[in-house]
Amino acid sequence: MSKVTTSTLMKFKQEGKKFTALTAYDASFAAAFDSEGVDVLLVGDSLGMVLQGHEDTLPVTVQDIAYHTRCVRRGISRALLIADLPFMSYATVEQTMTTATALMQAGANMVKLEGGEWLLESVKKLTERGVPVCAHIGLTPQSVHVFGGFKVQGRDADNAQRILNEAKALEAAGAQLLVIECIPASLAKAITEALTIPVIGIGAGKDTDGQILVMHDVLGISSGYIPRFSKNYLKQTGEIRAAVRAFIDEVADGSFPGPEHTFN
Ligand SMILES: Nc1nc(=O)c2c([nH]1)NC[C@@H]1CN(c3ccc(C(=O)N[C@@H](CCC(=O)O)C(=O)O)cc3)CN21
Ligand SMILES: CC(C)C(=O)C(=O)O
Ligand SMILES: [Mg+2]
Repeated sequence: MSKVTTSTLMKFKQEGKKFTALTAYDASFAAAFDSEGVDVLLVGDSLGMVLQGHEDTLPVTVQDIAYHTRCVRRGISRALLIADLPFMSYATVEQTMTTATALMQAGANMVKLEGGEWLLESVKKLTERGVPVCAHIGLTPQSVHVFGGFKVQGRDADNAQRILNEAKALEAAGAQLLVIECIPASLAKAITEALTIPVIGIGAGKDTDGQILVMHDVLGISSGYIPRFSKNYLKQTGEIRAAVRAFIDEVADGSFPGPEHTFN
């Protein structure tokens, strides 16, 4: 089976084939998700919450992401592997290059950064130097203290327009993939249609090119607050591999996310 690359995802977008992504933090889950056909695996800084038990993602370090990226890399044969750049590890362009080096050398195929306008120079430099970039906008959890909570973004016209402009600017700067989190479905649809690069949604409605969820939510073992846009697939299947297949199938046939997982 040929490896998933950004070109594969671009082809899926052009063909209107919905693809799936899951977070993974270790080799065993990564291997299971990969062999069931999940296209993209993310070593997310959500690990600060679901693995380490913190209230947000801010305590996560580059070392943490590098360690889990090395673990996940050993479990993958097909999926594209993305690693999150942690909070404050890409505050300057120079720092971004150092952090991205560590995560690419740990086995990532691509790095993901949260932010809009201020990130453009870093996105351009990373891409020019051989590091594929996935940008992440909308609800960017590393800014939770600026937002005053994990709140839906882009609900008013001005913010919706700003987020759409950020998406276009990030693509122009060289980003090859975009994650949009917790925004109204109509805005997510507009962004997905406006961009050539594939767009992955989480809490962004059914019209993005791909869907991503945190694995612990899919398997119903997240503690504390579980986002409304996520879905426990273990409940209906009773088996981890079957849960992953159900997620893939429901994304492919458009039944996930449903209205109950969507913000307007
Ligand atoms: N288990 C887990 N799942 C995730 O999806 C996730 C994490 N952890 N950790 C990192 C970020 C944080 N995320 C979150 C966490 C909470 C909400 C949340 O409470 N959302 C409210 C929306 C409130 C509003 O209407 O503004 C919701 O009802 O889902 C959203 C995203 C997404 N990511
Ligand atoms: C929720 C996804 C998009 C993420 O950034 C993470 O898991 O850290
Ligand atoms: Mg993240």
